[in-house]
Amino acid sequence: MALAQEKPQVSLAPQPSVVTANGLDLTFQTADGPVHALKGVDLDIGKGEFVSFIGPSGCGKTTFLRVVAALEEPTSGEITVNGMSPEEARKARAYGYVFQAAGLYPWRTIGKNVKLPLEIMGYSRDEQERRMRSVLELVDLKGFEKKYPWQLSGGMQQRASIARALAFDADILLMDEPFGALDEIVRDHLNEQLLQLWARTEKTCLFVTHSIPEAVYLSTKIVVMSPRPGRITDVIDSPLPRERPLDIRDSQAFIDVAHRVREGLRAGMDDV
Ligand SMILES: Nc1ncnc2c1ncn2[C@@H]1O[C@H](COP(=O)(O)OP(=O)(O)OP(=O)(O)O)[C@@H](O)[C@H]1O
Repeated sequence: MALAQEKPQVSLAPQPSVVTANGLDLTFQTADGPVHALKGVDLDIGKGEFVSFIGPSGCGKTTFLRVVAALEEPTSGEITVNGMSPEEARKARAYGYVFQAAGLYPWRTIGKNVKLPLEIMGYSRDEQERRMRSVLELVDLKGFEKKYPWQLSGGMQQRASIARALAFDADILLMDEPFGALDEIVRDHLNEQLLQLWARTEKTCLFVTHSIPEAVYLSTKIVVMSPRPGRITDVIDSPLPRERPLDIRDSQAFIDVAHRVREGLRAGMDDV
């Protein structure tokens, strides 16, 4: 396959920074003593990038996302989101958050689940309806608005959860292992759909995963982290084109990036 030789379609023009972290440290104070979750994290994420965070369990991937979302406060260091503090960015509705479990309310229909954040934010009924229909169409769930979560497969539920995060049209999508609990075939399909959605919406995505193939397939940038205290051991700018059929995973370029991720993970383990 000639994919490895194809010119990357990624624009080389510098994009404005969406997330910048400088010397970010976070220590949790617990009854058992301090837990040093993040150490000296420096990172710059440009607009429209798809950035995956990969590393062993407990290395601080979720903590980093939670800092971006203003759900945790760093102990030291600096972070900006869209040029603002995370707290200001939260108030400006800069991001949507997709969690490990779809987290849909079983007593609400899919349509009403998607509308929930819009209701809370005080959008008019007409606007709620318009946005709900538009995001369900984006994730290929048109016509499912009156179904309840239990009537949908796990993959469809996760898509509904992504639709809910997209509903208020935030620039940034924070996704914490959204497909971790799904089988590989469904996951492949959702990865493909997520890439198409990303291409259509031009969101900046921050995506946590344990899967090397998933990180390499989805990302323009892969952040490899070490075991606790979570440090960045490598930041890989992907040479793969943005258009990615699933069989790109057989290409030499893909295998090379996967190899570098594995090396980064191994280097992090050696330092422990
Ligand atoms: N609120 C908290 N209080 C105390 N410790 C915490 C808290 N949140 C996370 N931790 C600890 O901080 C470390 C990093 O946790 P985090 O959930 O960010 O890791 P992770 O890389 O996302 O792990 P996983 O891949 O298993 O989801 C872990 O040791 C965790 O136990």
